[in-house]
Amino acid sequence: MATLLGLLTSPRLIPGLAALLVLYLVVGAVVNYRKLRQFKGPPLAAVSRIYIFWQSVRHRFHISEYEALQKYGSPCRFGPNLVITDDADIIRHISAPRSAWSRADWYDAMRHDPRQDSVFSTKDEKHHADLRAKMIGAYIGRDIDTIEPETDKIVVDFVNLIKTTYSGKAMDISITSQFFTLDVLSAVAFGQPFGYVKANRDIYNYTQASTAFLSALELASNHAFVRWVFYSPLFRWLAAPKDSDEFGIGPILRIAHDAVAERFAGDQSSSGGGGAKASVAGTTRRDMLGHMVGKGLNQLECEVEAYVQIIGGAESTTSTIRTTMYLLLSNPGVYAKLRAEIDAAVDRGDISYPVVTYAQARQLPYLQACIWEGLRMYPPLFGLKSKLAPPGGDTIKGIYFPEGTEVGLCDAAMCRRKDIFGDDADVFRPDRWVDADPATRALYDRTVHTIFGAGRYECLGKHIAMVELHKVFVELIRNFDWAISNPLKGIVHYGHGVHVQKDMFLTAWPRQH
Ligand code: HEM
Repeated sequence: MATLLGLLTSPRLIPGLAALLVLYLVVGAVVNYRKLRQFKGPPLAAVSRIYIFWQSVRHRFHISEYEALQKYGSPCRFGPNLVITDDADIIRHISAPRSAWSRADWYDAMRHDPRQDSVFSTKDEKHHADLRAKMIGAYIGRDIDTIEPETDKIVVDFVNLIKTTYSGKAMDISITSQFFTLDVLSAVAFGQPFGYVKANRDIYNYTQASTAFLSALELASNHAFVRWVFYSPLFRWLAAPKDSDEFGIGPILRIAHDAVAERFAGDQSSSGGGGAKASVAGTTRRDMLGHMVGKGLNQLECEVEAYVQIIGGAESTTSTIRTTMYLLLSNPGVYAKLRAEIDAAVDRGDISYPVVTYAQARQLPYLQACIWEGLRMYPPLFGLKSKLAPPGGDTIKGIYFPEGTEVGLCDAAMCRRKDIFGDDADVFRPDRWVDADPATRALYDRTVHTIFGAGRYECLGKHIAMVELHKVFVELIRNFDWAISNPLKGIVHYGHGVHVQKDMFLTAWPRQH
């Protein structure tokens, strides 16, 4: 006792503890460094995740990934246990149906309801496969018939909004495109749009809240400590979005919860995720929610899936509409060519009115080229989406990844590879897609499609996103002449796992047909 007391009161206690801490940090850094020393990368990244934390807080995470891959080659070390790549083949190998790789802790941050994992957050590969199998028929439009009709209604609302409110006036497309995608997704998910386009205002201050949410999400996905703080009961109680909130993401949660609850209303025993079956109304509606209910997802599972669908789907598609529209308007030659293709199809009677069908739009090769080139220039969901090397490690294209290595994708570097896309890879040039020979075109497709993930992890909403994008670009161009309202001013653009844009003012004039 006396010895312990002596130790605690010793003047050497603080320096001693400090020395131990330094020793611990140095030994930890050396151990970390040695783990994956065969991969080159920024020196600080090899010993601590502080490097990527610092990049995130400066809005530079994706830029620093890109720079590191240019400087050190691919794959490159980006954290003590983290390697990043710009190679679609590696990602495709990792994600193949029978691959033994698994999701890394990055996906823990995608769990927004402490009670239940979603298809996008679960690290239980069997649970993931099971959820995918149950939902894929709805997502790809095989088992439901509402995706196109619901999207069409919102496209008509969007065109009307521009005609009636913004004709000849500046419109911030960074905001209205978000209204559009939020309405499409809610209409497709549960047959009822949020009503953003008709109201033409950020009903729940979602736009502002989502920007803050995305920066927090980037930190949480890349750092265990941040996850521990953000997802602690105290922090959740204080700051996490709740369906009782009046503004922000909370009301979106509430609407999703209410829509799901309505479907389950006929069966009182179903609340709280007990695996109960749906009411008759729930199973008979052939929309996404009806399909999930019909496949046996319980109420809580439907709630978390509806939320993922809205949040994941809205940010990504919105970002693509914004960036591609700006790229088109900044390239008059490209814009004129696309418009000529659409006008010729209209003149031939190959495009329905008031909204082009997805099948018709897919017959327009230059439109396809513009959409894929836009996605290539600014891949919308560029977080790491990292996976873990299996027991015993794995060798891919001659590179050995030791067991437990976390491997993430840098979408921007993959999509701007000069050895694939040529010396002008940094330039928006849709013609590369139409001019390419079949083998090169196949390589472009294989590479850029990987921004949707691959194999057993591929984005479930890819079909819905494509339906939205094809329709919206045809109708925006068929119906309006466009100009950037103040080209010298520029826009606000940065990224936190998703590109965020602000102040994208465009002026539209209805075209005479
Ligand atoms: C341009 C638009 C989009 C892009 C680029 C995109 C990209 C992605 C990516 C990269 C992933 C993760 C892949 C991985 O974990 O390795 C993903 C997953 C997912 N996305 Fe999308 N997405 C888009 C639109 C949508 C839309 C509109 C929806 C909903 C309607 C959606 C729903 C989902 C879901 C549910 C998952 C989880 C799939 C799974 O874990 O099995 N996405 N998406």
